[in-house]
Amino acid sequence: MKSWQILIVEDDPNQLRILSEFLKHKGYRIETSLSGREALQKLSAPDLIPVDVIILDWKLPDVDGLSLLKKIKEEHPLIQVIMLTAFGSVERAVEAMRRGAYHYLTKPVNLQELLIIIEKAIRELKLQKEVEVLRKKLESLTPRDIPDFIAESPKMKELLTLVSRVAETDATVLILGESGTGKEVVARLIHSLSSRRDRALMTVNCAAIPEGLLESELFGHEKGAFTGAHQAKPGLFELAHRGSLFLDEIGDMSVGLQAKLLRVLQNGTFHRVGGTREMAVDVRIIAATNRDLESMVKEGTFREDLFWRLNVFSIYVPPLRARKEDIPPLVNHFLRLFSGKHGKEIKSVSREVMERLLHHDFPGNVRELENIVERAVIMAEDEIIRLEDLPPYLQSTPPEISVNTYDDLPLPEAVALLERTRIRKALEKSGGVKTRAAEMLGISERVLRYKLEKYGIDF
Ligand SMILES: Nc1ncnc2c1ncn2[C@@H]1O[C@H](COP(=O)(O)OP(=O)(O)OP(=O)(O)O)[C@@H](O)[C@H]1O
Repeated sequence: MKSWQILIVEDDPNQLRILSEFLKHKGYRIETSLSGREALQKLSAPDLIPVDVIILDWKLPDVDGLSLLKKIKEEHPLIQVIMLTAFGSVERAVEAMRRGAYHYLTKPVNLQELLIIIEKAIRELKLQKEVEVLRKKLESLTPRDIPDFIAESPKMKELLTLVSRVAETDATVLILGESGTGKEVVARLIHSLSSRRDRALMTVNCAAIPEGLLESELFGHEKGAFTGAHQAKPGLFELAHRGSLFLDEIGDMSVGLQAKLLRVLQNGTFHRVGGTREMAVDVRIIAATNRDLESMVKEGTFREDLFWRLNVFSIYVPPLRARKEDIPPLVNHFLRLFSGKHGKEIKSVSREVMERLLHHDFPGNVRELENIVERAVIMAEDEIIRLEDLPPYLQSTPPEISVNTYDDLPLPEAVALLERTRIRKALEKSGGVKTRAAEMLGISERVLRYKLEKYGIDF
């Protein structure tokens, strides 16, 4: 059985039976209506029958076929309509095509001809849907899609096992981490490792779109839902049907929209903006944020029920400074990538450059490293990246800490400098595990936490 659905609207029961039996026999799923009104009711039925093609009789008892065609195309622009009439005339054909009909046939219908037209209409429909998904995908993805995922550090290897385990399920995933740590790459990885990989992964950045627009972007809208809505338009939930939807910066979504999102997560149904029809979709949600959702829940700016719905499985992407082992492989990855992009042959970075990078804290995380390497590739004059190819803020030598440095400082500042340096080193050695770092320093974890806060060390 083909999965394509055809609705036949014909008031002559005999003709209706012939057409529907023939097309059923050819493997199509068939719905029938004896009147225009019934057809419209079926199209807006609550359980969303995804009609792909309508075979529409020109002359119906209750509505004129042409105005019905107009209504269908306004509300369901993707449905392909094939018009049938007993009185073939060129003017009618032209008028029907002008109003958006896919094709026009005169009665008595030649069934083989009808079949060829239906097959062609479906091929075009498939293409249109693919283009729509692709267009949306291109709009919502970052300009470059990185297939490789660098994960050398133990922290990232652990993350990879979590990712591959959760990818196999349909569970909602919440990805947490600072800006630029790679949350979007992780989301793409989850989708591409899941059984939904052949379906669309739609992406939307909730912080980048104004609230009103975001709602229609997510749920689509009906014709006339707001000024400028000349045509009905499917939203990302519909386009991501059987695939995944990545909601980036979920912490920036308004409380009003959070309620609507919660509803989809609870029952898998929603309405288009300005619509009453309940739509059912099967979409896997992956959300990400760099904000502290738990604090937002306490402040009342993020719905607690939504938080728990999203937080079924959470993945924390650690900041780059807490997994410095990833720096060298990431540098090599970006060197290859940008050498290709800028037509250069950069082989490596000098020892000094690598040392400088390993000592840097990367407040902008992997994105900052990526920018540094791209800039350096552009700047480099031979096949090795040198210190002078780095941005100025990385060129100045980090202050050497020697006994003399402490001698020159007032005692409280020298103590603070010593404490900061020792704490950082211990955290680096312990891979960020605070209990271990505290042990190495010979202090309690509580004292360590106090000092981290005091010195603003974010590890
Ligand atoms: N492990 C990785 N391997 C390869 N490239 C990575 C990795 N992590 C991040 N990147 C690259 O770094 C850049 C930033 O990553 P991404 O956009 O996924 O971060 P993000 O956490 O989603 O950022 P934001 O919070 O600002 O949306 C992207 O170009 C991404 O491809």
